[in-house]
Amino acid sequence: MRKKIVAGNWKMNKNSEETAHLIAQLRTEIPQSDAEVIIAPTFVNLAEAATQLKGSFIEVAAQNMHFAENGAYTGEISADMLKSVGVRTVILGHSERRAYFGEDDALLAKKVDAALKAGMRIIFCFGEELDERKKGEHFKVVERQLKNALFHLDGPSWEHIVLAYEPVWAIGTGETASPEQAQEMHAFIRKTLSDGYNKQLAEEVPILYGGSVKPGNAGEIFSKADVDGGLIGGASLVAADFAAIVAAAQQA
Ligand SMILES: O=C[C@H](O)COP(=O)(O)O
Repeated sequence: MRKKIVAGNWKMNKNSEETAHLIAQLRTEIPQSDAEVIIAPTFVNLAEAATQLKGSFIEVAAQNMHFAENGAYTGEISADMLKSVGVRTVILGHSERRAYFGEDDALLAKKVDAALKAGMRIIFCFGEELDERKKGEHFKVVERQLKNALFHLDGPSWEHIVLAYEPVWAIGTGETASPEQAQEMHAFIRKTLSDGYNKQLAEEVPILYGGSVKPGNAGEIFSKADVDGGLIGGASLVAADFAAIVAAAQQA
């Protein structure tokens, strides 16, 4: 049975002091968890967050990384740098990186390869835009995003991949995909994995849902058969809300 995962993507929020404060609150609000709990603060606060959480079950992830091992890439961060401060998981392919920083499937495939080569785990995000859903193209778009960035991988590499389906129209908008819409897409993703690889792999890959998950809707979404937890934006910045979402994942 797949373990539930709840990951908080803090995006460009919380300075150093605020990061330490929120982590301290989370440690109080989430004393234990059967679900896996991950937080992704900003780059500059990762080292401190990892130190603060040493020995805790809450894991620290990065929100992005560069594909090169090092070199003349001003402003960028490599997998090795992340690992050197205790970070072993990286979010790749978030729709904000795709939309505002021009990250396309080909670039993401390179980042995926670099992260895996460095021995990191990847939370890989993808999902359709509103007009694509309105035109009924959402399955095609998701299939393309997965195939272009991930389907060159061999089977064993998928042990290090967590998928995060995030319909762009549901991110930060307060509009959530219905639990049925999430389940329908997650089942489609598993079928795509099964067709491209095999049934066992398709059953084992965790698939998170992201997009306006809140304490009030988390339980219903997480209870769907193919939903293994969530990638949480706004609600991960409030300790009580994030704790309630983790509790919902444990009960689902
Ligand atoms: O990475 C998280 C997603 O973008 C969801 O953000 P949100 O929960 O604020 O809608």
